[in-house]
Amino acid sequence: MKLIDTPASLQGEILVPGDKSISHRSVMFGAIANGRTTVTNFLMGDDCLSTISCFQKLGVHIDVQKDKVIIEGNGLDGLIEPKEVLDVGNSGTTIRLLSGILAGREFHATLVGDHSIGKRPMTRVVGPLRTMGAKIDGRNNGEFTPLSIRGGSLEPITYELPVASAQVKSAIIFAALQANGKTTVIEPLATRDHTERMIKRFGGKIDIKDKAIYIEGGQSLTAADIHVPGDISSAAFFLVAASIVPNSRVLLKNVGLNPTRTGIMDVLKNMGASVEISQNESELFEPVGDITVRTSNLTGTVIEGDIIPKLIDEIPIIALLATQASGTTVIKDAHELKVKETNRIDTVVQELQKLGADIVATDDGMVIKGGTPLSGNVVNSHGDHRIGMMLAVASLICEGELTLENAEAISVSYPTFFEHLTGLTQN
Ligand SMILES: O=C(O)C1=C[C@@H](OP(=O)(O)O)[C@@H](O)[C@H](O)C1
Ligand SMILES: C=C(OP(=O)(O)O)C(=O)O
Repeated sequence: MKLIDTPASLQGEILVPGDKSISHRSVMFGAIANGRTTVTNFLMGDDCLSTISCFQKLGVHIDVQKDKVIIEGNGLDGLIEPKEVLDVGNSGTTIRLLSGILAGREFHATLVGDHSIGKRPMTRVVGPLRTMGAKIDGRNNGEFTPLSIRGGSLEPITYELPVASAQVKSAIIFAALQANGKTTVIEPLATRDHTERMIKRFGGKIDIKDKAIYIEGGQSLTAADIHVPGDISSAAFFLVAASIVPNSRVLLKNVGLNPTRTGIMDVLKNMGASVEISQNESELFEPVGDITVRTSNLTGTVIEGDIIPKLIDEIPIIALLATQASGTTVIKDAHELKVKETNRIDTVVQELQKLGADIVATDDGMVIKGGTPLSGNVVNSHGDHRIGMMLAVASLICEGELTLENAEAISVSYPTFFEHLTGLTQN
């Protein structure tokens, strides 16, 4: 598709759509709790709809309305053996967290996904879940889909995560809730803690001391209403767009500001961006606020170490930001980018090079020399929603025409993205 003509500025406000990670978890916890859970501001993106469809096949009654989702949970024992395969579509979060839930259920289920899911590593969850006692098989000894899970009685484990991954942590926590005793999970670096917060919200018990998490097995959870905060990973595209399109001012409302997710705010500030946060007063289980962002002069920075999990999904759009900064930006310690929807080191570098950016891949990240003007070309999302949105934002500052192929991938996490973007453009 041909994208938007270069705007004179971006002006206006956006009510940021619901957080993807929290939307997935609200369905999962709602499904295994007892009682009716109502979720508002649920993200109606393809990934979260895949989670709903999997739980419907597991016998959970879920009513999807225009602006909310109602889940009738009957506890873990309310889940039944599915007659059909469970299709997670493009969603890594769905397959990994669902594996943790199914590990403790005494029935058989087969999990499949799309072409991209078929290339993403599953041993990271299959390994510890097998150690706890689940019977899991799959292609290449369980490394890839299709996965076949026959759950059952689980023993607790003490598990040090070999990679900083909220998906692996959460899969083990879901299994631990069903185990015969106390499980300990130790993280190498702090990752998003939505699962831990939501257990408490559903009346469960979880203890956290530094990087160690302790979960007692045999817990039963009680339904809770959830209002999902806006997704900072979606807001990120507008934080960057308004920073680099001249004369812009954009207000992003209802942005989730969980400190395990706000790495991009630190990077923006380090690079000299103009971002103002007004934290909302709320009783919510997740912090939320509004962010005003204005165009600014940016300088390069180094992004590495323990901030990486706090901005892992924002690296594609941060790479675009860096092309507009003076000086060099270096991104390190981001090997995990290689096992996302695409190899995001390769796809970011390849597509931004097509626009004339000075960017090279390294083994664990990329090096970007800023200040090179970008010019239009035919680019491709490679079926990766975050690459698609990054390239759509690039079209705002490119000279000439940018054509984005496979733009439909964007509906995985942000179905109203183009509506929101064109609503801000001023000519
Ligand atoms: O737990 C989650 O909701 C997610 C965790 C991250 O993945 P990893 O745990 O694989 O790093 C992130 O990239 C993904 O978009 C969502
Ligand atoms: C990596 C992502 O999601 P998932 O792992 O759930 O597919 C993402 O949304 O950028």
